[in-house]
Amino acid sequence: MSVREEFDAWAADGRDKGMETRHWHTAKHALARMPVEAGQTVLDLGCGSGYAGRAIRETKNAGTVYGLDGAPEMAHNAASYTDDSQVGYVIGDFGSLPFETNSIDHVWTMEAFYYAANPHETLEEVARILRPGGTFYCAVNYYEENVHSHDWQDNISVEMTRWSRDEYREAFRAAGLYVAEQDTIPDRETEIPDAEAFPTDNWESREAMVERYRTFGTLLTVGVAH
Ligand SMILES: C[S@@+](CC[C@H](N)C(=O)[O-])C[C@H]1O[C@@H](n2cnc3c(N)ncnc32)[C@H](O)[C@@H]1O
Repeated sequence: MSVREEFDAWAADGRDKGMETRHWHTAKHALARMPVEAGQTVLDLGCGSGYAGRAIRETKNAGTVYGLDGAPEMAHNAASYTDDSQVGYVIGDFGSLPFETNSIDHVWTMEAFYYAANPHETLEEVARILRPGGTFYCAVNYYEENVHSHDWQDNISVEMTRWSRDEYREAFRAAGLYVAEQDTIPDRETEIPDAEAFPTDNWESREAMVERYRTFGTLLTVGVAH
């Protein structure tokens, strides 16, 4: 199944909003760190419901915010959640970003980058469109050290790339981005039941669930264009 087919189906049954709710737990902390200045242009790659771009526009007074998504239904839903003329949604693929070289101040992506058919090519595209000094904030829950994410590929038809922390840094550098920061952001909001509730449908033990959310959380890698 293509990105379009897979994620159009997600958008049609409301999973864009479900993801927004879950991802916001850690995304908001990463978004708050982005050095976006008033008037700057920001791109959200794989925007889903588009919540991140709208938050950047509202909290940092960004000039123009674009959300790009390969699933037209996602972009359509995202557009329906705002009437801000400075926020626009674009249908496109991570392999070829429809933006001019040196035209974007900051790029954000949450739980989307690893769906790229060729993540190295996507990083080169990000490095191309960013202005020198521009940043790439790349947040993922699916990564090698997060052993609790390893079986996610079984439930989705789009091929996913599972890199380690080191592999993210190496790939950023190979694409011409400095690595300014790498960190894991714990999810302190997902509710974890008391021990007697385990095993649950999704978790063998309370320890595993605590590790997934409170210890591993979201891997954030920050690149800077030069
Ligand atoms: C798991 S969702 C995350 C959405 C949103 N960033 C969030 O935090 O809720 C991944 C999104 O990336 C988009 N996507 C996946 N692969 C893509 C590709 N190759 N090109 C463009 N968009 C893609 C999907 O359509 C989907 O909306």
